[in-house]
Amino acid sequence: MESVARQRPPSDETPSDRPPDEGSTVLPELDDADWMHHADEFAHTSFWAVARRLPRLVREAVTLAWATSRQDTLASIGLNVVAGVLTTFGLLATTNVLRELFAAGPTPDRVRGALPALVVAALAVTARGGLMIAAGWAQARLTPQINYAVELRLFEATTAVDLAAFDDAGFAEEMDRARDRGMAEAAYIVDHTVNLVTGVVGLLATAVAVGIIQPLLLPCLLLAAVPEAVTAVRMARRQYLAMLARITRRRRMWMLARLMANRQTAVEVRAYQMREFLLSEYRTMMAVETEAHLRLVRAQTGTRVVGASIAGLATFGVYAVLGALLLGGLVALAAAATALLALQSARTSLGVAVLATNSLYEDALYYQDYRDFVERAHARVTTGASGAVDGFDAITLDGVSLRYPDTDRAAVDEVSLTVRRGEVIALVGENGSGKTTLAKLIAGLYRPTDGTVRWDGVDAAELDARALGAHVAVMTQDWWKFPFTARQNIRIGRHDRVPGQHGPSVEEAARSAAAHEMIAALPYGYDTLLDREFKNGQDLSGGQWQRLVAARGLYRDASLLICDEPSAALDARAEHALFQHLRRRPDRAVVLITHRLANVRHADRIFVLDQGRLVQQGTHDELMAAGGLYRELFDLQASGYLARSDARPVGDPEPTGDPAVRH
Ligand SMILES: Nc1ncnc2c1ncn2[C@@H]1O[C@H](COP(=O)(O)OP(=O)(O)OP(=O)(O)O)[C@@H](O)[C@H]1O
Repeated sequence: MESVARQRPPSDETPSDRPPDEGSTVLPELDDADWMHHADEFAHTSFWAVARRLPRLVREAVTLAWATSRQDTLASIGLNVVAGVLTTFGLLATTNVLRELFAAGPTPDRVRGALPALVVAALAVTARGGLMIAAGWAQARLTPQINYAVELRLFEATTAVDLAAFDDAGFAEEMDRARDRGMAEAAYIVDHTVNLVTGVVGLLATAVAVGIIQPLLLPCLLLAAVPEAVTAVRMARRQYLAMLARITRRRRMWMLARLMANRQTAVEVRAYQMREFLLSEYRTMMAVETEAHLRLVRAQTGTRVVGASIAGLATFGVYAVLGALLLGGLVALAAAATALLALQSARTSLGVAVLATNSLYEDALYYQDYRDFVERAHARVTTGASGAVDGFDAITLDGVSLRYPDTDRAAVDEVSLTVRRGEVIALVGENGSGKTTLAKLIAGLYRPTDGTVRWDGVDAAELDARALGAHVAVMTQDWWKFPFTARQNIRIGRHDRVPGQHGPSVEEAARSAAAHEMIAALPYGYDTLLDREFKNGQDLSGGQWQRLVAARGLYRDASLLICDEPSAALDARAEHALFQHLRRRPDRAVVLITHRLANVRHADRIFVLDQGRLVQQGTHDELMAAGGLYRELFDLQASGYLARSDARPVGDPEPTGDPAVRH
């Protein structure tokens, strides 16, 4: 990959040597991933190794098809086999027709003599055609059924894996490979297997007919096939390697493409005049991509030329052998003519079989990605623990730490605290201090890498994760705009709530989050679709969305409510209304994360985090009296609100030595 090498910085230049604001034109994604080299073994897989793999692949495909629809599997394979038998009959009947036609005597007599064999041949061809159509129908029925089954299995896995899996870049990449291609290959490998069976049956049927006519012609069938098979396998292997090499780059390109053609990013792209930057990144990557693609096409064409030349020579050899047999009197003219037909039919069947083998081998490599991913995803599903969860009185964290994959520092570092039912606690700290991570640990969304989280003294790892989750509601900081109606957007907070079950109605939850009036004013009220990409869809402002997110959290009505910056985008009135509903309630614990420290003043306890460590805890008054990080942050923020006679206009330098605020 010369172009990449040319763009790389010299090896003695570390990233820190470069100015931090220098526009990056060399993204690490341009390099081939290290794990790619393991795939090298495919490049050295011999044709025979591929052939040896074939029975396993066929078995796998048939098992998959069988599990999806026995009836269609039986029909698509069984009908092909019967059609093959009819091919033999048809060819032998054709020999008889030709023998009668080439016999001595008047033409009307020869035609009459050939009639019975002609009827048999016609019946065989017609029946074979009918059977092939029926087999094709069964085969076509299999495709959508397999697709849906495989898609469902993938999404069952991706929605069940623990959250931590998504922090693992390798996992995300494997998921892309499985979803973008591997998943689609399941139906293809079944399709190719049926085609392979069709080809092999056709070939065997022809071989039987040729064997009866003249066994010496049998090796010729193989001679014509081998070069094509080798070529096909070589091309499949190279294509797979190229795909592996490109996947990381492609992901970066998809990401850039999404940034450049997306309604949500359009404002910032313009406001920051990012157009040239994004385009130049895209161009750089596209140049590498195009070069890689062209190299592949060049190599594939070369392989195809060599393969086609050898196949042509082999065909010439086959005709030479047939001619020699004819001249040597080893084969009659009628038999030779049938043999030519048979060879043509054999070539077609071989073509189908070779193409199917090639595609099966190639697609099975991608399908293996899907299987590997599903297997890996299943290993990342938290199972086994089955302890019942009936709410809690206290959730206790004991020396809990969490280190994200591939990071040097723990995001949460040996934190011990207790959250009691009936309390409102607050997590406070500067950006990146670990508040969100800690809240996710309390919520059971992450398992700690060290320490223990206990629900009423029971290790959360021993509790049924689903049952535990049913008691938790999280208003996340990075919420997603679900493309549903306003009502659905709130209802998904507890979509399985049966009518009459305890909990607020959609409208009550919306009122609590100051969202009711806003929703009622939408063109279709609660039934307004909140996605502009669909007909009649509407979008909301950031603050309006956040009210909806808060309504969803309140609708869930869980005994542990985690609010991560629930009012960051809210106006003062909405914020005030929401916090009225986040007050302490005897049946619930609230964990509040906010940078607006005025909102945490009334919390029962405030936990202050700094670089993942719990550095202070207490009530607001205790923490203010103690001094330290909390007081520092509070005072800084409060200074902006205090009405002071010497208040400085925004932007004026702060006078030195002046105490910022009074509490
Ligand atoms: N998924 C992740 N993978 C790797 N590192 C992460 C991930 N999420 C957070 N971090 C890192 O963990 C640390 C704590 O992040 P966290 O989001 O918990 O902080 P926070 O206190 O909630 O910050 P903020 O106030 O900005 O919301 C940060 O250094 C952050 O970069």
